[in-house]
Amino acid sequence: MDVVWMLPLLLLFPLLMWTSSTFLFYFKKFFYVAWMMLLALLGIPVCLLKSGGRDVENMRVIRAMVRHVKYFFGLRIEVSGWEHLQTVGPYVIISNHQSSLDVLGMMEILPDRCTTIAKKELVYAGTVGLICWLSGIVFINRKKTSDAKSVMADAAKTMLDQQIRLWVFPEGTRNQNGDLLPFKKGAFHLAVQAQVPIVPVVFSSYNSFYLRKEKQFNSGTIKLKILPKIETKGMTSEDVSSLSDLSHSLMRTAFLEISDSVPQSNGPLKH
Ligand SMILES: CCCCCC/C=C\CCCCCCCCCC(=O)SCCNC(=O)CCNC(=O)[C@H](O)C(C)(C)COP(=O)(O)OP(=O)(O)OC[C@H]1O[C@@H](n2cnc3c(N)ncnc32)[C@H](O)[C@@H]1OP(=O)(O)O
Ligand SMILES: CCCCCCCC/C=C\CCCCCCCC(=O)OC[C@@H](O)COP(=O)(O)O
Repeated sequence: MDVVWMLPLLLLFPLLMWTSSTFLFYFKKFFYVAWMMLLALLGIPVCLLKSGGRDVENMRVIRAMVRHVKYFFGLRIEVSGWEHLQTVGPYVIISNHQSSLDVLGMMEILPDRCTTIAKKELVYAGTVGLICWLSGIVFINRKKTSDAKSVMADAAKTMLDQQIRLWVFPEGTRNQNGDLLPFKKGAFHLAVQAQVPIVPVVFSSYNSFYLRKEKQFNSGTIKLKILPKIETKGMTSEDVSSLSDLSHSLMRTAFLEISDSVPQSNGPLKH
């Protein structure tokens, strides 16, 4: 073929490759949301038949229905530290939060009678919002700290009255900067108010397979490390800051240990 014709083809090829991986990124994200919406639609009547309304037991339905989703995306989830979840009674799980994909890891290890704290906007997310409400998810308004605090104080009582475990994302928002954000205090006040242990859980960095800015979503491995529980018996609100600092430092060490050293999106945060 004439070299003049080869040139545009050679230029077109990387463009096609780029668009195809970008296309795949959007397609996979769209499929993820659509599939979760559909699963939730199917799960809602199951929840209603099982428990007749809002009940933490409905989390079992979500857990069972979400487990296969990782296979669509070629994701392996490797869990270590199972023994640290074998604690009787209520506790607070804290974990880092990178993306809505965290739900896949959560559902691999979610203990019985465990629900979560989420931003109130999630309740409006169609069928997903409804199934979250049915599963006892506690919604907080992050813009109104005083409201969020009183909802969490109520949650501390409910945890004890109904023997419920709560999963909180202490970074308070999604974060994929290759490090942990500083922690908000809610999870630690909650654990101290209820006098229950904290079980830290760390998700390895998704930057090796999922890059939001670069529009990359490949297959890969998520390592989930469950750390030993931290007791809060006898602690008061005075101890919350040091409890938060200790948890942050333990989780950050584990995060760096289990995450592949790959080029980071924005570079690690300095603390
Ligand atoms: C069938 C198939 C279905 C398919 C679909 C399935 C779908 C889903 C399945 C379920 C899974 C759902 C997963 C959902 C994930 C959603 C995750 C999120 O939404 S993350 C965002 C929401 N979560 C959080 O924000 C929690 C963490 N935030 C906090 O803890 C914050 O502290 C706060 C929101 C309570 C307050 O915010 P802010 O004011 O910015 O925070 P601080 O700086 O920490 O606090 C200011 C001062 O207030 C004190 N404080 C904080 N909390 C309390 C408290 N509870 N009691 C008393 N005092 C409190 C704090 O100490 C600070 O004071 P200081 O003097 O500076 O110490
Ligand atoms: C306004 C609607 C809220 C968005 C939800 C979109 C629809 C989601 C549908 C299917 C996805 C599967 C389950 C996802 C559940 C997890 C939701 C989530 O991860 O919310 C983000 C929140 O933790 C932090 O939000 P910001 O990073 O502060 O923003």
